[in-house]
Amino acid sequence: VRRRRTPLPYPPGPPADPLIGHLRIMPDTSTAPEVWHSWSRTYGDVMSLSLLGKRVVILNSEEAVTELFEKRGSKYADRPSYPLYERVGWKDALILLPYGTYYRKLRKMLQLPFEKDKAPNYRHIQEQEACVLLHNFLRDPSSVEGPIHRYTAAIIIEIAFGHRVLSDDDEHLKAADMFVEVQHGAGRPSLLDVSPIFEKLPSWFPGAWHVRYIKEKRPMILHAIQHPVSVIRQQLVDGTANPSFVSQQLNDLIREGGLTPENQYDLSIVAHMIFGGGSETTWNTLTTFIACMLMNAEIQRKGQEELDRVVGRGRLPDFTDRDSLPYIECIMKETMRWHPVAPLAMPRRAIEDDEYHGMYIPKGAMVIANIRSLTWDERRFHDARSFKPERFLPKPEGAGEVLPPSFAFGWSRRICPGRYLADDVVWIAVARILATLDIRKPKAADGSIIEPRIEFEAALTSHPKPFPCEIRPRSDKAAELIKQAYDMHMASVET
Ligand code: HEM
Repeated sequence: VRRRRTPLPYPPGPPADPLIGHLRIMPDTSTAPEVWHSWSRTYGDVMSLSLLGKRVVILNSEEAVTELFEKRGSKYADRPSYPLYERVGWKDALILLPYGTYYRKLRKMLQLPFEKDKAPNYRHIQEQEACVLLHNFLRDPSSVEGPIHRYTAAIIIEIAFGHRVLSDDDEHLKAADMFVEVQHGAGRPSLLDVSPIFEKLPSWFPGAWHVRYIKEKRPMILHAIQHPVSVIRQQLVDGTANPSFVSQQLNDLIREGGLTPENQYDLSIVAHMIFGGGSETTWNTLTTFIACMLMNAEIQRKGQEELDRVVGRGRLPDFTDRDSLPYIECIMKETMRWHPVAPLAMPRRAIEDDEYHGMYIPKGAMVIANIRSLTWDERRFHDARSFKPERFLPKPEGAGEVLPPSFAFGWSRRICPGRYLADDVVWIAVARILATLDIRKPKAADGSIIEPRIEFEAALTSHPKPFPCEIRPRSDKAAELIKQAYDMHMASVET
């Protein structure tokens, strides 16, 4: 046990049991943001829990998060370890990597192609896939998850690997499904959280499900990491590689004489991170958007009116319209505030002992920004639990409220490197869906309206559980527009 060098108390928290600490009252990942928010009324903005001897500090105010993650960013740039994620093959995944030289190398590789000025390079892919998205809604009006998953995954697959997704059976799409499944499956608590020694248990041992899980998933994850880059390397030799993040990086390495097995692995894991990190987050955001429109018909109508007024009904909106569509911007921001896709961002680890307002944060503590508390802060957002896009319109029309980008995308050195791309992926889908489609509550056989219940479940990210919904073209003309745009897209694929 490490000696405390300071007499300061830990941040307060609920009463704990001997040895196991707060284990018995620890909420699950889906409910933790709300539960901790309610505890903060008793224990304050900065609380702490003890889990089997490990300290977890929870930050429930913007002031505390900004002070620690932004102003003292270097002390909190590390991540806690996630033993099961690491064992299934993600030990070098950027989002989980400890802060250090190797982390900085991979972060640079991933960050450069997604900086703000590079965002326009990917917009043609988003516009093209948005046409497929609308068309897929037309084909199956009751399906929400499928078309959105395909949209977000297809964009990231083309950006990362230069591969255009043309069917729901696509190999890369299946790998994206597997990524999500393992992200959720390996996110469950396991005996490995207590000690790595439990990996040695025989698989039949009670509670040793993780042993079977690693055996089954690890080869699949390692294949998903390595295979796409090996294929593109061969395509470069054959002269058949399409432009992509991977082909560009491979070309650079070949030109500089640096294509070693280590560098190829680094590139593979970075590309895998783009592929995994980039699709589920935007997918969840857009599914949440559909849920918000379903439950707020009046807001949906106002968004459609703005689009009709600014863009008209004769064409699809594109990125050049964005500055003229302030209400669409507000709907998108409010979706991200009302239910952030990462309600606990990604936890950090304290690199050294620290002190905050007379409280002791020990080196090695897991430190979590509870974004839920930040977005429910009535000092920043009036009537914070309601979905009100107007809050972001300037006064006197709206409330002139501001959503800091960090509430969605994090802070400082570990801020989301895909934020500009994500912003575009979500915006063009929101604008085109509202321009052409109506999102409605479905009717039962007897003609009564089915009232959906919107509930969320979470692992690293949070998404709505499936809900009943009907998505239909706003008019025959809108349906025609969608078909034309889709046909044009398919013609470009064939040529
Ligand atoms: C709406 C979509 C998205 C949201 C809400 C989101 C949110 C976040 C958040 C909250 C973090 C943790 C930041 C922190 O610790 O302070 C993060 C990290 C990360 N995101 Fe995103 N993200 C989105 C889209 C994307 C996309 C499109 C990519 C792919 C290019 C991406 C790649 C990553 C990576 C690689 C990290 C780890 C960064 C690190 O640890 O250094 N994200 N994201």
